Formats: sequence, structure tokens, C-alpha cells
Amino acid sequence: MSFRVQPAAPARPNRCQLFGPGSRPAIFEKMAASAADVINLDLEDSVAPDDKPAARRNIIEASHNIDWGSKYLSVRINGLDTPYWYRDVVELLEEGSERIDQIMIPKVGCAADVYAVDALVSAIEAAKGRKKRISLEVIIESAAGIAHVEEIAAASPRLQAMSLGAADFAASMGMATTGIGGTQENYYMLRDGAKYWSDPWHWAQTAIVAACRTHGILPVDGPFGDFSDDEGFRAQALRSATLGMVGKWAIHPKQVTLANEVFTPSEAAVAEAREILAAMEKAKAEGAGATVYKGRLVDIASIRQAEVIVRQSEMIKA
Ligand SMILES: CC(C)(COP(=O)(O)OP(=O)(O)OC[C@H]1O[C@@H](n2cnc3c(N)ncnc32)[C@H](O)[C@@H]1OP(=O)(O)O)[C@@H](O)C(=O)NCCC(=O)NCCSC(=O)C[C@H](O)C(=O)O
Ligand SMILES: [Mg+2]
Repeated sequence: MSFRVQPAAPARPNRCQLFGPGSRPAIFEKMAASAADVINLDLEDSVAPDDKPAARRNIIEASHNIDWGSKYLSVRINGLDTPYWYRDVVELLEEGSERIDQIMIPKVGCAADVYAVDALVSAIEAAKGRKKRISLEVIIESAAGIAHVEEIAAASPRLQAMSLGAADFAASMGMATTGIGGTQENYYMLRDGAKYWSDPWHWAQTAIVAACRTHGILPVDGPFGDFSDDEGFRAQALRSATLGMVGKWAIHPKQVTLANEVFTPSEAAVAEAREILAAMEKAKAEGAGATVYKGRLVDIASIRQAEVIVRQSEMIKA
């Protein structure tokens, strides 16, 4: 381990982030009643330009009137290249209730984008005497975002989470696809005439996970567009979880259960992790740094791996 110790990510469940347009207040109660850990009320791309002011009003009212329970309540503002974003922040934080936990910044391209929002949020919090410190989350969904991912992860002490936005990312990168996440028809290796599909999102996800883990931020997988394809969603989410991501967006309520299932460690996985910890305790007592568990090597690094699973399970239960 480096002398600079890896900071822990925020200890709150973030298995599923359920999105809904701010211009569709009829679904807000349903979002609040869902099993998602995080709610993202949207002012950006799911809201038409003419509907932005009304969507802000809807979200402000909902922050006062709806019981969001223990959910982490986040609002996605518009991008910094639009005329909308500053009014999003000003109106939300001047008129919205203390129930708002977080602001999501889309299409972040450099650390200064986060700095700008942080500065505005800090000024409003101080001017209005807001008690709860607003946290930030960002979406990496452009060539610039992924090129500067590490400086973005380090940009603000308010930053808690970072997502991959596959749709805008694909557009910005000039990727030849209209698919949002998942297997892409033309991304395969060919061997002896047989096709082996590969994962075009993999490298961006691993870059995000590395930046997040370096700076103590939650890495999250973004949307899976085809909400009629449960198995496709599950496969994408399983890959993300295997890479170290802690959760995934849901763009339809039916994706919430799928995400929660994948990002909650199974009882079998927790039991195995505890067995590995017990095996290593025994090895340590016998003066050994390594031992054999179910026919395979486990050593001191295995303790750290097992602890990830046990910690995640305990945090979700808490
Ligand atoms: C995708 C939808 C437009 C589908 O809505 P709808 O046609 O109403 O779906 P259903 O008829 O199947 O709905 C079944 C019931 O569920 C309720 N519902 C629908 N959506 C939600 C929701 N998001 N949360 C809670 N409940 C919801 C319906 O009211 C029905 O209820 P009932 O009648 O009582 O049975 C819609 O799901 C939707 O708007 N989804 C969110 C879209 C969104 O926010 N998109 C932005 C995020 S993705 C993105 O921005 C891309 C990213 O940035 C990138 O670049 O990758
Ligand atoms: Mg986007």
C-alpha cells in the first residue's frame, strides 16, 4: 500500500439510482415508494427546454411535500454549457427544502466544472443558512470527462459519487452505436469463424473505478436503455459489480429490483467471505500468512477482498 492511504467511500447504500423526469410529478410518489437507495429527479435531458422552469417548481415542491423516507435525494441539473444550470442550483437551494441531499452534475469535462458548481452551492448555503451540506455527484459521459477522470474525482470534498453515462459517452466518443450499455452487435473478436462478444464499456468503467477508489468516491454504472431486457441488464450489472462498481441506474421501476439483487452480496458470498476470514485467523494463530481454502490459496490480500464483501453487506443491513 502506498504511504497515501486509500480513503473509504461514503458509507451509504447506493445499489440503485432511480431516475424520473422533473416534468412528470405524477411519478414522484411512486419513486419515493420504490426500493431504490437513491432518487434522481431530472432537470436535464429527460426534460424539454420549455418545461425546465416548471420542472424546477415541481422538484422544489416535491422536496417539501413528499415523504422521501431514508432515500438519498439527488437532483440532476443541466450541463454547464447550457443557460439553465445556474438557475437550477439557485432555485433548488434557495427554495428547495433541506430534504435535498445531493446535486448531480452531468457532462463534467474537467475539475473546474465541479469547482464552479461547488462555489455556487457554497455561496447559497452560506447566504441562506442551509444546515445540510449538499453533496455532489458527477456523470462521466464525454471524451473530455474520461480523459480527465482522475482530476475530476479529486475536484471537491463534496463529491460522493461518479457514474458512467453510456449514451452521451458513446455520442461524444463517436462510437458507432445507438445502444445504451450492454452488448453491441459489432464489437466482437473473430476466431475460426465464431464471434466472441467483448465489452466496449469496460475500459471506461475501470478508469472510473480506479479514479473513484483513489479518491474515496462511489463508482456507479449508469443507464441500461432497453428496459424490456432483464437478462441484458443483469449481465451488465454483474460485470459492473465484478469491476468494483457499487450500483447502477434504473430508468424504469422494473430495473430497481434487478439492481438491488446484483449489488447486494448474496448470503452465500457473505458466508464464504466470513469463512475465508476465519481460515486466515486460524492461519495467523499458527504463524502462517497464507493457507488453503477449498483447494485454493488465500493470504493476507484475501482478507482485504473478503472484508469488502462483509462490509458491503453490513452497511446495507444497517
Ligand atoms: C421510460 C419511461 C418514459 C417509461 O414510462 P411509462 O411509459 O409510464 O412506463 P410504464 O407504463 O411501463 O410504467 C409502469 C408503471 O411505472 C410507473 N413509472 C414509470 N416510470 C417510472 C419511474 N421512473 N419511477 C417510478 N415509477 C415510474 C408508471 O407511472 C406506471 O405506474 P402505474 O400506472 O401505477 O402502474 C419512464 O420510466 C421514465 O421517464 N423513465 C426515466 C427517464 C429518465 O429519467 N431519463 C434520464 C436518465 S437516462 C439519461 O439521461 C442518459 C444518460 O445521461 C447517458 O448519457 O447515458
Ligand atoms: Mg447523458
